[in-house]
Amino acid sequence: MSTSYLLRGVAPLGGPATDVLLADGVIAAIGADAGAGAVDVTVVEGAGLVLLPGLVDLHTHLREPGREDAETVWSGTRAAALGGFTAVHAMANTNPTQDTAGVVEQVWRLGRDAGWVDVHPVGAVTVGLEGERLAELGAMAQSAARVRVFSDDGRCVHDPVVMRRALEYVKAFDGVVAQHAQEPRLTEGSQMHEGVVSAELGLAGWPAVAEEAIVARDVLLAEHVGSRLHVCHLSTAGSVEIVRWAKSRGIDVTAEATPHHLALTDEEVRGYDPVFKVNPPLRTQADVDAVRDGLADGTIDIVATDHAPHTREDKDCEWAAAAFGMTGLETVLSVVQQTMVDTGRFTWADVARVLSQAPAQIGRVADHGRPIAVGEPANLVLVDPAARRVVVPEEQASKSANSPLRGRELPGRVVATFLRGRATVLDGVAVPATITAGVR
Ligand SMILES: NC(=O)N[C@@H](CC(=O)O)C(=O)O
Ligand SMILES: [Zn+2]
Ligand SMILES: [Zn+2]
Repeated sequence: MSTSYLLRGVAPLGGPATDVLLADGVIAAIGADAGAGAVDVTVVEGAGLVLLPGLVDLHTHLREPGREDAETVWSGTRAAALGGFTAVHAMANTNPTQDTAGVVEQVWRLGRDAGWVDVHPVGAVTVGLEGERLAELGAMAQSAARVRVFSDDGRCVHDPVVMRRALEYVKAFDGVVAQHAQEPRLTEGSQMHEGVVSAELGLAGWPAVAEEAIVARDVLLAEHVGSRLHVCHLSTAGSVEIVRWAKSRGIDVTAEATPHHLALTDEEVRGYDPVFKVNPPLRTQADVDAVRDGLADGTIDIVATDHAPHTREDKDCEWAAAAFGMTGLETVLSVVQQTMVDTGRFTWADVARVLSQAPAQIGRVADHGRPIAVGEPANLVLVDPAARRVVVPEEQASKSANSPLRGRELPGRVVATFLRGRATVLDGVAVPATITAGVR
């Protein structure tokens, strides 16, 4: 089996076309003569294709351990590779919860053995996500999984004293607390965004202020203790304004937008299809516009998928009974192309920043989100921006089919993904690690 690839005529970061040689796990040469003298090389014809650093997701739900019927580390990371990812952060709301060194090491090992992407487990902030006692943050940081991102995602760390202690504690190992900003009392029984549509449909509302009140509190706490805060799935115009204000004050806060909050509004809920039920909820067009503006001006640092697979039993039921969450790993690049590149707001270098470099930096992942330069690890994705495809969730690699984009035509296609020089995806098809290639 060939271990080297010559990517011929590709455009790194959308710039001028050139040849790129991948050998021995690194970018070995770049330029017209990159392939000269190379032996045993697989040539990938790349005219018209854009080469980006492999994508890094700061917010993925892999569901293992506990809900292997919805997703496993193997199925979710295979979906990630097909979406162009080389690293993902696996959220802690598993069963058992990822709140001990033992559980995060288990997830990390499952990821390593699957070999599709590097899996970085997120550690829970509190024991069992109960919001009361801090989990063993230090032990998770020092484990083989080297946890740097801590989150009770799915739940908000709503006790300000617990949040303060967590922010203080993670400073010792350069960690970050990623907050699911949802004031629980303001969202009891909430089913969708509180506004004109919820009033018309008679569904209990989830007001923007329930997110913004926590974001405002947390940036002030982060300033007070001098720690790093990350805001998960920011969804409202008001949250964008608060984060913009916090950054102008020098507060060490970062924020993420999901593809669904960039692309969809609460108008989708009118059909009562629970595939559009998500936390935080789909908001108004004004919020979507503000999130796009915030991403364009750097107020929002990254796009993260919040890939939240759910089984048919948990999703194909009446709206009120359905689970919150939607899949996203296999469509995020297309959504960012459609909403940000094809609208003229982003270059491909900006895409690399928000989907690879910045998330790697926030998660303190060393070998990903690197420049495309000789000697760098060959963690890369090759994209065909001219391709178009219709989303068929059942044909995706995720075990769950709860994509909100079913039936929509999207631009762009992942042609190949490389993890340390090994093709995990080639010609748009997943390539399992061979026994030899999987050893590391
Ligand atoms: N986003 C969701 O609606 N659901 C997530 C949890 C979360 O991200 O809050 C899930 O785990 O299903
Ligand atoms: Zn969340
Ligand atoms: Zn989540």
